Amino acid sequence: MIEDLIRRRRSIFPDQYNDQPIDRATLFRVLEAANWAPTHKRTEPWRFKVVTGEKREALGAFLRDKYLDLDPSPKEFKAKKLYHNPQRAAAIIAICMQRDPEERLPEWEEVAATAMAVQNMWLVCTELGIGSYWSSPGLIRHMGEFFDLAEGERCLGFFYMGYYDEAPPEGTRSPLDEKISWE
Ligand SMILES: Cc1cc2nc3c(=O)[nH]c(=O)nc-3n(C[C@H](O)[C@H](O)[C@H](O)COP(=O)(O)O)c2cc1C
Repeated sequence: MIEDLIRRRRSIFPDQYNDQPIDRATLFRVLEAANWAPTHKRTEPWRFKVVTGEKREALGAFLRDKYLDLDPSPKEFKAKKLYHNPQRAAAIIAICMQRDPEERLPEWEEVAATAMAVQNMWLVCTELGIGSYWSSPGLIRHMGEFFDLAEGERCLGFFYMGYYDEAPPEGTRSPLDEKISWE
């Protein structure tokens, strides 16, 4: 049931990934699910930059160097983590949003559509036994210096992906009753 899959979806982080690569057909399958997200005015604003292989090292070096440049008191462990995390992942997908050039709808709707695309990917990853999570460090506002972003294209984070060995812990949520008012 789809409800079981939704509840089983977890954030699984790079230090939990093993070395197994993810083949291109599987990455395409995950992205295909993203492409079926709902989209107001059919702008299909989601854009993806798939980072694999040696480019992962370049991404890590960029994030580390930006952090060291910008943070007035950088911490060594954080710089190391920024560098190593992309290399622990089999693939990192930069989650980008292409703003409608005519601004026919509010920007939040295009961010929302992109987030729905990410949820589709996350659920397919869960089904395929691929660990994944959405990372949104403040550094994403500088990604135009690393990727070739089109006019109006913005990076909303990274979708880290990797196979893993250890079962993730069960998720928790606060009671739903507190979030509903029956009108
Ligand atoms: C838009 C968005 C951004 C997120 N950014 C981060 C992040 O920068 N770092 C992080 O550790 N987790 C991030 N997460 C993952 C959440 O921490 C995670 O979903 C939450 O702890 C619930 O855990 P679960 O995904 O296993 O249910 C993000 C999730 C979303 C939806």
